[in-house]
Amino acid sequence: MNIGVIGAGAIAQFLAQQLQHDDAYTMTDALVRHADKHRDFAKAYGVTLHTDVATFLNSSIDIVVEAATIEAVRQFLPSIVEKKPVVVISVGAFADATFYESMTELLEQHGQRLYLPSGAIGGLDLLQNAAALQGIERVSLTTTKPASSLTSELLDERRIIFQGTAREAVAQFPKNMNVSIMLALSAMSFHAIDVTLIADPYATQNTHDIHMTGTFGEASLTIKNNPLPTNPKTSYLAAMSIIGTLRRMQHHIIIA
Ligand SMILES: NC(=O)C1=CN([C@@H]2O[C@H](COP(=O)(O)OP(=O)(O)OC[C@H]3O[C@@H](n4cnc5c(N)ncnc54)[C@H](O)[C@@H]3O)[C@@H](O)[C@H]2O)C=CC1
Ligand SMILES: O=C([O-])CC(=O)C(=O)O
Repeated sequence: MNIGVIGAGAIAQFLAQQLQHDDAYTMTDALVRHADKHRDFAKAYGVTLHTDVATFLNSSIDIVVEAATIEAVRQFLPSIVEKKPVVVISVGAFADATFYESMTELLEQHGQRLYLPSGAIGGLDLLQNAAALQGIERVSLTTTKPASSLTSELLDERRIIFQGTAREAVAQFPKNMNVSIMLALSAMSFHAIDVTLIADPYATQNTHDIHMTGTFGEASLTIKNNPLPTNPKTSYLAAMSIIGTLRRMQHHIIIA
């Protein structure tokens, strides 16, 4: 299968590297804003660059992988879902309920599928099962990241820099809080999620502490993520989760 990636940053480069000698997937095309900036990437991985979404979608790609920004999802997803299956990692775009509903309608209309990888967190199987019978009471997410990923201010101690809803979190930190929207989508509730974001000048990992309560009982999960060296805001697991999703799409037995 030929992959067309949107973006040529840390995740896109990770994917290109990992899929270089893959039997099932080849990264053939990339949609970028400034082709001149990405000639080395294109050359290293044999990827054709596009700056126009129509030519990108009319190329030989079988599936699109978004690895850019929430804004890029808003801009390109409507035209993509008319033509191709798509994997989206900037899930914060779905904080907008109107956008979510209009994409659902378009996907149904065109018989396409949209895949949302679990990104930098886990436990979403449990949340989705509990939500199937409206059984979620509360979900709290406490994210701790190196201060330099969150603020230009020089801190000498840990500081809570945000407390609020998932929608507010991703609006203020669009490159750091996509995970909060993934929790809300899995729980099928934006109101059940309480988000705290901590900037820690001594942290070297991106840590997500998740606590869930509901009719099922109670669960806690801590993920201590190693960052992607090329973009420390992004966890290694977020990039890996796209590979995981691509692999599962090909399985005949699916852990559902
Ligand atoms: N779901 C999750 O758990 C996570 C989601 N993310 C999302 O993944 C995105 C990508 O992460 P990284 O690769 O680390 O970021 P990055 O900043 O290294 O790369 C993003 C690339 O997208 C490009 N880009 C921006 N707007 C574009 C547009 N309109 N068209 C084409 N290219 C465009 C930028 O030039 C940049 O090269 C983040 O912005 C974030 O939204 C990141 C981490 C975790
Ligand atoms: O990679 C992470 O740890 C989380 C992240 O940036 C996001 O959710 O946007």
